[in-house]
Amino acid sequence: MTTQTLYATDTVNESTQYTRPVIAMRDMTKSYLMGETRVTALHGVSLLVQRNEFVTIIGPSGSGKSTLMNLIGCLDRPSSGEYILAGQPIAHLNRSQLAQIRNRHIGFVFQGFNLLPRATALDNVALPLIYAGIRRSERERRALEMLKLVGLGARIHHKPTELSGGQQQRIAIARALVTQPSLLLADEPTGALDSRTSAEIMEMFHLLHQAGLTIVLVTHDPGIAAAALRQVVLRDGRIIYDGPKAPASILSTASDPLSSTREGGA
Ligand SMILES: Nc1ncnc2c1ncn2[C@@H]1O[C@H](COP(=O)(O)OP(=O)(O)OP(=O)(O)O)[C@@H](O)[C@H]1O
Repeated sequence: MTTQTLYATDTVNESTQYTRPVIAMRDMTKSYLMGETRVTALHGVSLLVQRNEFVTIIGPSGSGKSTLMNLIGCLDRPSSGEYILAGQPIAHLNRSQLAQIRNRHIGFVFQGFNLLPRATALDNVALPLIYAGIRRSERERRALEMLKLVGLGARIHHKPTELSGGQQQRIAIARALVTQPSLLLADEPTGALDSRTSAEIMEMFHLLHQAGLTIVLVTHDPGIAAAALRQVVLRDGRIIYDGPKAPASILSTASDPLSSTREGGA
């Protein structure tokens, strides 16, 4: 397996390919209208993520993590500001254009795995390639390659219910990577897993990062956030820290005050 099969390579010349950020956001705001009241979830967020960075986004409940994740993932549009994803301006695209960009550039991993329960591991991983119009034998070849990459080459005919939570999340990671995205976007990927399995999944993210992938991981867990080289800390819809190894004092205020109770002091 070469690293090139993990992520998209641009068709532009090589020097542009290696200097162009994967995420370039400037002054992004997002507000929602609740009856007569306007709720602002993000107040002018700017974020630059270069190719092959591993970034975690952390913040307490209500700080704007999901809102930011939805914007990064082209699942929603900002109220104002600029967003360029892998060289493509996003802010003014319509819904179907956003869906195309999403399918082309982003691999999603969610807390709840979001696998098709009646489909095998192989079919789950191959699914995004159907939408990409790739023929069956090629879909299966690529899906198998990705399942081997995540250590599930011996489980390809198993259905999600026949696999552990950690194995299901590895299938979801394989599915996210099968289209060779520019960005792996993970939303609380260890939220449904026990601590040992969480550590295994985080180890997998590290290996993928070492293989050249660009990863943005959203979490409320300071332990998970601390595992990445760069942490972006959100509070009240603003970035209050962005840099390597956020100090423990910032990470602890960034986490949900209830999470230590919920997770037995983690
Ligand atoms: N669709 C919506 N309509 C109105 N307000 C919203 C909507 N989505 C989010 N908000 C508000 O925006 C703010 C940020 O919410 P968001 O869900 O992004 O936070 P979060 O950090 O992901 O929280 P959690 O960790 O609890 O999921 C909150 O005040 C929330 O109430």
